[in-house]
Amino acid sequence: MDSCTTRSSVIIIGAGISGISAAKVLVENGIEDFIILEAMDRIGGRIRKEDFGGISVETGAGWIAGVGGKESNPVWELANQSGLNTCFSDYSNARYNIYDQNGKIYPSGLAAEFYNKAVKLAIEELKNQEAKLCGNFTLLEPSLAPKTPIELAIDFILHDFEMAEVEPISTYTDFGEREFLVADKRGYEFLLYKMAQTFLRFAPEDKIIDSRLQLNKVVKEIKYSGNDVTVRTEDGCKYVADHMILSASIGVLKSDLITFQPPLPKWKTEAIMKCDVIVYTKIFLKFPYKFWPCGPGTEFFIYAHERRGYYTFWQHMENAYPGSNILVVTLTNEESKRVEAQADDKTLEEAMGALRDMFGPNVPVAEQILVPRWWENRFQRGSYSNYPVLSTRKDFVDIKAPVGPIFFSGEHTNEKFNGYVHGAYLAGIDTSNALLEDMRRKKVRNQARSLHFKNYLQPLLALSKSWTSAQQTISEISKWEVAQQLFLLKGVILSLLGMMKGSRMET
Ligand SMILES: Cc1cc2nc3c(=O)[nH]c(=O)nc-3n(C[C@H](O)[C@H](O)[C@H](O)COP(=O)(O)OP(=O)(O)OC[C@H]3O[C@@H](n4cnc5c(N)ncnc54)[C@H](O)[C@@H]3O)c2cc1C
Repeated sequence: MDSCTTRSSVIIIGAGISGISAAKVLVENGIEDFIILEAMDRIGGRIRKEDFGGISVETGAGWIAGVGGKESNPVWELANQSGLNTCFSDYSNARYNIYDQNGKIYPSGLAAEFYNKAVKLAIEELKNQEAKLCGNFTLLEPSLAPKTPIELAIDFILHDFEMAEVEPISTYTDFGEREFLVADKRGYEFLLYKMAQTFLRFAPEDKIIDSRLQLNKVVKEIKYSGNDVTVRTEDGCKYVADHMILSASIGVLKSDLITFQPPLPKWKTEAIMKCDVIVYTKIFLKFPYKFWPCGPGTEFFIYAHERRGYYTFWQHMENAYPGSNILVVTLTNEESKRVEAQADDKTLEEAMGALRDMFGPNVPVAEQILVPRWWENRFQRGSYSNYPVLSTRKDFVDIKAPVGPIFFSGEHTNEKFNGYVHGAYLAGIDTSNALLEDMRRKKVRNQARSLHFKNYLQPLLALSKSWTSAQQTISEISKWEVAQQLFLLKGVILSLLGMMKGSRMET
């Protein structure tokens, strides 16, 4: 038995940046009758700040990527309008700050040589994949595969950071090559709150009190037909609407958190399954004092280990938060999953081992550790989408295409900027515009239908002698006895036949 049923024009699932930007566009176009269902107890999704070691750290998105180009990144614009504090990040030195396990920095010439080799390898790999696709198998020269710690470290940076996407990368070609780290106590999520303030009701202490935003609502079932959609949440509530915007992550769509009735068509599930999910984990460590180099060109540094991706990529927070004594180490994919599954004490021990290799045995133990778990989080199941290198246009079109009244949104539906905050923001806008267009088309169709009705029925009723009395007849038709209705219908049919006869005689 349902404890509650709510009816609205549109249901939006997810209050991440794509869900919020989608809602804003609906309101701007006069659709106020929507409901946002969010599984968590907060808005923001993968934009999430946490208080840690006296500052605000971003456990999800941290950077505004793509700034300083000819076109303006819309998220950079939002950040400027909101007065969000940011800090320029310069990755260019990272490859020259590569430490071996004895704490020595590899000479820059050697690092550059290995870097060029790794780029060559990446290009070879791409060619191999293309050849495979054409049924032509050419295997990579075994001598080129990365083996030594420095090769593995550079391979990791290239593939899991710089070259996670295929060149040219739209974010950088369209918006510019610069990246800014959000360094603001209010968090990256402040942008979402600013956006939400334009259309949701807020209490004076900045708490959202609008009943159209429902938190802690985990959608478990979506039933849809050509006309409407019914949603059930884990707490037994039911929501019915004409349309839906589904902004849950690609990881959630791949999981069994939400069941669809009828099941999604094959072309849709195939497109979802083709899109990969990256797990990207930033582990934060708070120390009693700094023991790492600070100053220009030192923000990012690399640990070369014989295991690929083992505590490889480090950043100090001194540029963003001077005096915070915080380090961040980034893990990805299998290493992320491994660390998520173990106790934080074990992770601390491993991270300290890497730091002691780089900076000596006397470095102090971190006082605090924060290990976000994006893979284990059943409302995320990973950090962001990653389309295989040789994805086709059809894959993107299918991921995004609506199924009946369900319109898909979220970063993974943005062909150019998937994986980024601006991709998600623009996806929300695009999805709402597509939905509004669909609504307009339906309205035009319905108007045409009623026009059709008027054009035929009115002359017919006029022919049955009295239009005024006929109008009354129509308005009161429900009160009539069945025999009387049949009588009217008979009159209308006879008139219609008469009219058809007349028009045939005219021609
Ligand atoms: C660790 C990490 C680092 C990143 N770094 C960057 C970066 O530096 N720069 C950058 O541009 N991008 C970065 N990203 C990517 C960026 O965060 C995302 O692309 C963007 O925030 C996604 O927004 P979205 O609205 O598409 O999805 P989400 O933010 O995931 O919103 C979807 C919402 O749906 C909710 N939901 C899911 N299932 C259900 C359900 N069954 N019922 C109800 N609600 C549900 C979720 O709780 C969530 O709030 C990073 C992401 C991560 C995780």
